[in-house]
Amino acid sequence: MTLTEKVLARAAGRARVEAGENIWVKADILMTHDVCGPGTIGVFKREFGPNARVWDPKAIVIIPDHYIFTADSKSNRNVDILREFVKEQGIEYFYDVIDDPNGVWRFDPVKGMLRRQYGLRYAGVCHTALPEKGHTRPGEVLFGTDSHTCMAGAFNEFATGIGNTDAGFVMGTGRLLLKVPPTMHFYLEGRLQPGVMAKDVILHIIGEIGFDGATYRAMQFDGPGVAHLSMDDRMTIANMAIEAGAKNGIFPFDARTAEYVEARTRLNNTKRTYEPVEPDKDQKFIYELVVDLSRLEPLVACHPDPGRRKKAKELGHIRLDRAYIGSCTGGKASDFVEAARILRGRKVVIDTFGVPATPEVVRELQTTFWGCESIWDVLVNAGVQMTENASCAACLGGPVDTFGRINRPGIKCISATNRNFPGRMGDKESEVYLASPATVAASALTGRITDPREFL
Ligand SMILES: CC(C)[C@H](C(=O)O)[C@@H](O)C(=O)O
Repeated sequence: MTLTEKVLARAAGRARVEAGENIWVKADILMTHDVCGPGTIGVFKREFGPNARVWDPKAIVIIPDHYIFTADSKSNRNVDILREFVKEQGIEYFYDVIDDPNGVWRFDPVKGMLRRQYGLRYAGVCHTALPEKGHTRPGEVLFGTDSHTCMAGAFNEFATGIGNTDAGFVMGTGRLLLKVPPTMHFYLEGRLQPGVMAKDVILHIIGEIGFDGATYRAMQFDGPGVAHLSMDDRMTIANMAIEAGAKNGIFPFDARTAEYVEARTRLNNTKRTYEPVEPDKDQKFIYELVVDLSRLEPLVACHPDPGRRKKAKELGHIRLDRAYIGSCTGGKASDFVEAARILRGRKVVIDTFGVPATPEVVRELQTTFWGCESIWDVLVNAGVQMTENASCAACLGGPVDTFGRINRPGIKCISATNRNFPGRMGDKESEVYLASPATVAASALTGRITDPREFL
């Protein structure tokens, strides 16, 4: 069996499963957020009754992150619905968004230093917050009402996005009927060269197979190249499995996975036990591709779909109006570090926005110093408009007052986010070019699509 089949067989209580079979699977975690949570709750109440209880209040994780930090009353009402439901059901993991994102300074016993607390529980973008808060564990099944839930496949688990109807059902029963997806195999070898990032790996792969090339398939990323990829890198790659239509993306378990998961579950006092899945010697794949990481170059997915891959160095003629670094895919600390390396001591020439994925990323950027400047200051001094309000922000447009949203037609934006269908970041007549944070940073310095190696 492939990694995906192994997790699913275990979750179905079976010795083996095969691609194409329909099986009942037990969920370990159900995640929902402000956009789909109210709908999911509605389905749950309609189908199970107004007084129904969720199947396990400790296994449901609720993270407002999309349409927040806005004056839009409907969006704010959505968060209120989540608050009421959490109280009613005694949901343990609710990372509420607070009114004052600047918080106060408190002593952090773990780090032994003063740190800024951004509110008690607010966690930022759900896909980045889930691992940070210790909710992603090898060998488990994670369902989420968001297509980028597949990001957690970086942690050797089966993670997939489901709709509100399915999620309402999982909420009541902890189970879901699933068709086992066939697995596509991506064998990674070699090592990324300077200026090339995990984003380029996944843009390369989607460019090879097309934005629907993995529809209802599992994408398994393994091979010796994985050892050189950080957990952040693996998250970026797994996150965009859905941009090729995949059901899920999955990585093998190794010492890096263990280190990350153990540290986060300990720190957050979440469940500490887990059982990873190992690949079998003989696995049945529906497709195979070898990717030599050392030969990849900085890439861009041109408007209007994530499969329109081109080399950054060949797109110097495309003039840009805006640059954006953020989201689950491109707003992790390592993403901003790579951008800062390029931007340090230089100035952007177009509107450039930076939205950290989580408050933890904000803290890391503000407390990590290069000489006497924090990484946060490097970015601000280069002219990047940074916000401390970690969230999805303009990645998917959002209400008109959303930070960084494209509110005018004709704007061309290069973005470290994950999706670029028409209207994705706001105005329907705008264009989004997807690239790594390094390529976004280099392009912000020149005002046209630029290969970051020009600045290394
Ligand atoms: C709002 C949500 C349903 C959506 C998704 O599922 O992906 C969003 O997160 C996105 O990135 O487009």
